[in-house]
Amino acid sequence: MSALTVTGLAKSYGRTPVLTGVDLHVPTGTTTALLGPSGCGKTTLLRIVAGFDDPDAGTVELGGRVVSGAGRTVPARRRGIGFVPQEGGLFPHLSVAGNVAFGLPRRLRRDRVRIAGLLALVGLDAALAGRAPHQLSGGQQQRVALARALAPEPSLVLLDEPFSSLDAALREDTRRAVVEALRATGATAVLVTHDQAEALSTADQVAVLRGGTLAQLADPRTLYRDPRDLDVAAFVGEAVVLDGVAAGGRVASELGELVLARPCPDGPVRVLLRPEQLRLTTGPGARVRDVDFYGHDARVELELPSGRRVSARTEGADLPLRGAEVTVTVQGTAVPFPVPPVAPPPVPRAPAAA
Ligand SMILES: Nc1ncnc2c1ncn2[C@@H]1O[C@H](COP(=O)(O)OP(=O)(O)OP(=O)(O)O)[C@@H](O)[C@H]1O
Repeated sequence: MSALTVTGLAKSYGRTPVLTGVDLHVPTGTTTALLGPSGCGKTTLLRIVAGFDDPDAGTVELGGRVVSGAGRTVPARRRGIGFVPQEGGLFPHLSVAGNVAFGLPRRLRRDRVRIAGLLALVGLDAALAGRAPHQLSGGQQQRVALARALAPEPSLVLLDEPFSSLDAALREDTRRAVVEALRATGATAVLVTHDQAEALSTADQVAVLRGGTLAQLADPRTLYRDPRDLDVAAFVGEAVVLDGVAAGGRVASELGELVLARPCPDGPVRVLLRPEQLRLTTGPGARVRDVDFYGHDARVELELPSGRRVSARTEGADLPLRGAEVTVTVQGTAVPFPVPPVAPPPVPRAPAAA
């Protein structure tokens, strides 16, 4: 397995820039999730890394070797990259074993032990080897697609929204099996997704793409707790955003005085909290507007005295009723984002002296 390094990558279709100056390093044996809204350029980036498309500028290096850019293009089939598309992409006329064997060098294609080993790697019983793809569930098909991609021991595995066609229960199981197989083989992997929970739970680091540029690259915890800006914050989870005035590492806000998570100049700020930081007790303060019960926990929508709506995540056992008044206290620290001062209007120029 090899590290992937993308430097200064740019790509336009016609006059529309799709990727601009993207830098990304995926260390050997780790998984990076490419997370971003629809149309932000995730698939384009993946296709350039795979060698299906050429960049307009920048380079792609695999294991320190330039495979795209700087006047070089190594064809896709020589990059040693395994690809798992959105929906399996299995050969319908081949059995499960035939599909997996397709990924193996010719001399190993009849090696049943090897094929059974690859199926076991992705959590599938060897008894499925003789089935046709249409006799498998969607999750099983995705696992076979991964086994096929891992069979030739690729330098890098690319997964393009591999769980998006699966329903919630199957998605979780399949995601876990895929993560385990990637870890067991020490694979270097890039996973495209627009599902923030999937990105945070699957990857060693998450690259947030926004409008074709890299908004932030960080490990999941840093991304969630210390996002670069409020857009990223809202994209990777639900955000409670309050206005306040910072002074000496604290901020006076509508939810009381909060301790800031990082240094910040005194003055107007917007602060970020996560819904699970809000604790609710009976008493005056906020009005409960709605309660969504999920079993393990619940989301309580609150209206603060200013009219601002915020969400709290709270255990499902002791929930307030819609319309009740609750006192909100905050656990932990708030992440500050200084509000840029509003530029004063330009001073009219004095007329030139006659
Ligand atoms: N071959 C193409 N020709 C012209 N425009 C393209 C082409 N491929 C992609 N685009 C445009 O480039 C932009 C980025 O597309 P891309 O598929 O990379 O986004 P994405 O983040 O993967 O989106 P999604 O999550 O919806 O798959 C989109 O505006 C898309 O319409």
